[in-house]
Amino acid sequence: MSATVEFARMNGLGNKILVVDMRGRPDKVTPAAAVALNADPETAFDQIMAIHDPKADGTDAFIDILNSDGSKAQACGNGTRCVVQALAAETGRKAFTFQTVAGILNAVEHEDGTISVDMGKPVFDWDRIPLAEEFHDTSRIELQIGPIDNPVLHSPSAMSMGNPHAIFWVDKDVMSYDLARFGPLLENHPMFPERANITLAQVTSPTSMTTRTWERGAGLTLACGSAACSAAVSAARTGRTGRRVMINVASAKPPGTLSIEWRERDDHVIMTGPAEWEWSGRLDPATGLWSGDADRGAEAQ
Ligand SMILES: N[C@H](CCC[C@H](N)C(=O)O)C(=O)O
Repeated sequence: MSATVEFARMNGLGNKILVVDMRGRPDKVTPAAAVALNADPETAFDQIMAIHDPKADGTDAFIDILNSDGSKAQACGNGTRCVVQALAAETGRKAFTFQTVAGILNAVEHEDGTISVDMGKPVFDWDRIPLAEEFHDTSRIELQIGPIDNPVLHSPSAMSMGNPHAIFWVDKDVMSYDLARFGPLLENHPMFPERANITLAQVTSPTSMTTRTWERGAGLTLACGSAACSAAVSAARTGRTGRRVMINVASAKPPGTLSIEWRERDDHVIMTGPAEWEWSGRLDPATGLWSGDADRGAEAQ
């Protein structure tokens, strides 16, 4: 077994993704390799999407997801679109079924190059999000930050999109909040026993909103797909929007949108958006030592 495997540096609306090809081998990308890759500015990432051989009939691959701090994530919308683009380029196929620890995901690449991922059903039960306290209604939970009589952020909607999310509704520009300061406090708040992804959402019309996310295990990122799904579902659930929403991801580079539909007929959340290949190389999944392909210079920034 070779020590190194192929990887591609990609992004989904600026969410930095390393797609690592682990097919045909039994080992995994280690947390130590993830931390080492993230420490190098050239390979710094938000999530690693490691493609493994399928474990279940009817699936094309098992995907292991790591955050940049080496922890595991159950879902990653932007990364899943990157995996679809990589496998579509390799095989010429357009539709894929993946397995993750959170379940089965179907995804398809469209003619225009955008990719739709069926992210499955949202989960609202307090103990499955999970929250530390029982809430009958998780669409508005008791949690606030800032002065007790004048909180900066309060009463988020909580849910799981495979991974835990809290959505704080704000009236002002999402970029005007000091999310770098509040993010870590909220991610690690005792309310969230498995930590949480923290999103600020400003509803701009019954069909649109702007979001910005502090990601569990990755910090401030340029975009987060599962958070966009969670913001859309939570907005519809609380009557702020309908079930089809365009999400303007405030920090995306270049600026971009994700279209989210919370499908009435089966409760599934469908996320559609772009993915972009940047450059490729090889890495050692045990240590994170890597090298770029010879033609990398032209592509890398
Ligand atoms: N960037 C991802 C989310 C990563 C989730 C991760 N931060 C966690 O739940 O631990 C996305 O596009 O959905």
